[in-house]
Amino acid sequence: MTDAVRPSEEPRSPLASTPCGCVKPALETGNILTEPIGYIESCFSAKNGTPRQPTICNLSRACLRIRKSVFNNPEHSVMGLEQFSHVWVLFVFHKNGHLSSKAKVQPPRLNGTKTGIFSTRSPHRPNAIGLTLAKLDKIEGGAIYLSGIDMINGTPVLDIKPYIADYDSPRDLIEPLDELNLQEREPKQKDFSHSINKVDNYEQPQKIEDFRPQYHSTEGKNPEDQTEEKKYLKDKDSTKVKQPLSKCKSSRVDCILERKTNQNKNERQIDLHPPKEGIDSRLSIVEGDAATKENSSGTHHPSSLGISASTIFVPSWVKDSPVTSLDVRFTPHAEMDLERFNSEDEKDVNITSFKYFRSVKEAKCAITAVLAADPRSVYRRKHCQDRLFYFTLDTAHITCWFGDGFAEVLRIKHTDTVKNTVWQCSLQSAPS
Ligand SMILES: C[S@@+](CC[C@H](N)C(=O)[O-])C[C@H]1O[C@@H](n2cnc3c(N)ncnc32)[C@H](O)[C@@H]1O
Repeated sequence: MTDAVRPSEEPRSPLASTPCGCVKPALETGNILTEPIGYIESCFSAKNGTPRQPTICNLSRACLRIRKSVFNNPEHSVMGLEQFSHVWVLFVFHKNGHLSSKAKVQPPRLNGTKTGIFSTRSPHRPNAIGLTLAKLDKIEGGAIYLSGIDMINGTPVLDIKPYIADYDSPRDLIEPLDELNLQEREPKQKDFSHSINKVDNYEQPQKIEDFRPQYHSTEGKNPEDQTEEKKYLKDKDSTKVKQPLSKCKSSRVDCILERKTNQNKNERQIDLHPPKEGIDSRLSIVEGDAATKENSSGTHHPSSLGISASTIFVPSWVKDSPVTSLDVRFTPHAEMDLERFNSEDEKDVNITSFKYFRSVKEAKCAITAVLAADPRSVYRRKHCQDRLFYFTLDTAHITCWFGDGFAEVLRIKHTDTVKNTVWQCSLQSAPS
């Protein structure tokens, strides 16, 4: 094992002492006390119904105000950030209840199948830290306005970093290989370390054009990431939207390798190792023209097949989840409820405004997006099929139910009226 890959000695405690007896500072041992730079104000008030990833609902909006306790002049800290179209948000899953110690989890997209925590984006992880790539809408003073988020209201934010495709997207680093190389990996490792140097060297002088604002169109995005909002807006009279979350209904866990080139993409598949516990671990490579299937080489990680660092791969459950997307319907009653948010009737004035959505159409679109992705937990899907499901989006409190392949919205109330009803109910039932 070389020095470069040998794991360093683990410090035993935050106050681990050095050979000379000095106490190591917490920063050196990685035990830092964090201080949130701000708290998210978001259109999602609870975990229920909050999208599992930001790409599910482009219209989900939020604001982050940098705290004065962190920087006297918060606006100084965001200077220049407006030149970026997207930002990484690092945050704490503060509503997890407790820190998780489970090594395996059941991601909803796997519908009950277990996998290692670090192969998922589950909120239940040892350090409860979340990472979301959000669209940066605008900056006003020390307030950052975001959209396409999956964080609930009140989420503590630890850091914000600009998204820089050249650094953050491996596909842009190296020219893709002409063809998949299944030979010795050794020469490829050289290529890889070379590419890492390219990415990590922040001290290197940069070309002037690197500092120009980068606006990335969504066209380059994976088609799976194109939200259903767009499709919905195209077909504005429809109350039904079906998004193919899953092209493949099988419960296989494949491994997809995507060759991101400007040419047409086609798929190749390689068996990495024999099926285990009902899971077929095929490796799919999106490249070339013909779909072919090759035999296992007995290795477990695609990179050990000599695949270039420029090749991006993910397990297929991420893309071809066994959980299908749902048709979303609104009952006529729910449609009427929603229209009331548009009402100009004076008596409705206090209960018709959205805080984050700009129109009823946007709200409907966001509700559809959230439900099409099936926001239920695996437990709920399996054991509470006949139960009503409630969630809040902006100022709308939504009641719906799920049937086979669909979700139906039954009622949409303003959160204020729901609170009032609960309050009145508790007053009525209170002992005199
Ligand atoms: C699957 S996580 C993914 C978050 C992030 N994109 C990531 O990959 O780290 C998103 C889910 O976390 C939950 N969530 C969002 N904000 C939270 C918070 N502050 N505390 C606990 N759970 C939260 C919501 O239920 C949401 O659906």
